[in-house]
Parts: sequence; C-alpha cells; structure tokens
Amino acid sequence: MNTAEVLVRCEAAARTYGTGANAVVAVHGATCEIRTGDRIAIAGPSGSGKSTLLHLLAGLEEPTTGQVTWPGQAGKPRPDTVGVVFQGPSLIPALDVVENTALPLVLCGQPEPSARRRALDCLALVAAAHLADKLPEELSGGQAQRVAVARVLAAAPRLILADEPTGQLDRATGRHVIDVLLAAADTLGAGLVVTTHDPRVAGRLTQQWSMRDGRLQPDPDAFSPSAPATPQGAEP
Ligand SMILES: Nc1ncnc2c1ncn2[C@@H]1O[C@H](COP(=O)(O)OP(=O)(O)OP(=O)(O)O)[C@@H](O)[C@H]1O
Repeated sequence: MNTAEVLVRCEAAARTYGTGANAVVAVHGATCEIRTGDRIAIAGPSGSGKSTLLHLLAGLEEPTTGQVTWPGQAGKPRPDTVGVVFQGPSLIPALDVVENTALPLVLCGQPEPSARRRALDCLALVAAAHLADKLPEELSGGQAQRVAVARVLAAAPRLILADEPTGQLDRATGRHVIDVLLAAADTLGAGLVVTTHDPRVAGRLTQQWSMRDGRLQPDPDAFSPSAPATPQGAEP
C-alpha cells in the first residue's frame, strides 16, 4: 500500500476549449493521483494536452467535466502549495528578477525583506543571482526559464509542476535545472511532475506517463525510441 500523501487527485477530469464545431478536447477524462515523493515525466506530441493537464493539476483551469481536488486543502491551491514552472514567458514585465521571484511569497503574506532574501537564495540555486536587478525583457529565454524555476522554489510548494523546464536550455544547464528541481523536491518532501520531449530528462525521473490526443496513461515506454515521435527539444 502506498502511504505517501496524495497532493492532487484527478477523477475523470476533462477540459474542452471552444464549443460546437470549434470544440477541442484538450484532455479526455484524466484519472490520476500525485503523491509526495512522486517523480513523474510526461511525454506527448505537441498539442496532446500536457500543458492543459498541468493547468488542471494546478487549479489554474477548471475541468469541463470530472473533478480535480487537493486533499487536505480548502479550495484552490496557493503558490506555496502548488508551484508551476510555465512553458512560455511568465515573468511580470514591470518587476525585476528578484521582485518576480519574491512575488509568490509576498502574495502569500511574507514580509518583503525576507521574501527578497529567500528569492536571492533560490536565484543562486539556478545560477541566476547575478540577474537579480534585470528586467524580464533583458533576459534570454533560458535565463527567464531559470528565473521561473527559482520563483517556484522560493514558494516551497508541496507539488512542483514543470512544463518543459529545460526546453530553452543547453544540455549542461538543463541537467543542472533538473538536479535543482529534484533536490528541491527531496528537501520539500514534494511531488514533482515534468513534461518533456527529452528521454534524458525523463530518465532522471522514476515514473513515465504519456499523453496522446488528450489521453493520459502510465507508460514505461513513453520515451523509448519506438514510442510515437515527439519533437526533440534542447538537451539537458
Ligand atoms: N486557451 C486555449 N484555447 C483553445 N484551445 C486551446 C487552448 N489551450 C490549448 N488549446 C488546444 O488544446 C490542445 C492541447 O494543448 P496543450 O497546450 O495542452 O498541448 P501540449 O501537449 O502542452 O503542447 P506543446 O507540447 O506544444 O506545449 C491543442 O489542440 C491546443 O490547440
């Protein structure tokens, strides 16, 4: 029996965008549980619903049918319970890097000076402390991605959801970011879910799932060479 704590539970959770002839079913009835200690990689072709699934798990999108619940929590999760490393640009343009990184803590009520100190520590973990005073527009895509990882770590969530967190990183930096995410998940006693196209990233995690046309399933062969083709991103 698995005694680890369930952090999020999806019961036949589906998400459809649009209506009628324009409806797109991004996620079909996903059923899963994610627990403390889970280290899950999700593979799937572009457009198969991986980001939508992470948004459902984070409470950022409502399922059209079915349900998503966070046992032990009232209502939606906060940034200090579920943290998301988004795939695209997610930093607030008017805030500098340290302010962006500290923001989830400040929103959760932490005084600004201690939030800034924690933000700087987390920026250092992803080798981005030297970027603290920069604005998002001054960052490369890879630097912004590392700051987005630091922002999630700063909030010390119990569940970390990372959407292609190495997609814009070179191999060595990508490997380092996965090291940091795994170490943070261990330290926090958290669950970690990473979407990726890269077998090397998936190989660092202990469970492999796949999304195909919006359908989620455990799939130990999701990243094997014979799996349906997925574009290869930058390599960690
Ligand atoms: N806000 C939206 N409005 C309408 N359709 C959407 C929206 N977001 C996603 N979709 C559609 O839902 C489907 C799943 O998209 P999603 O971004 O979840 O896929 P993905 O597997 O994460 O893709 P990628 O690997 O390219 O990031 C796609 O057909 C997409 O066009």
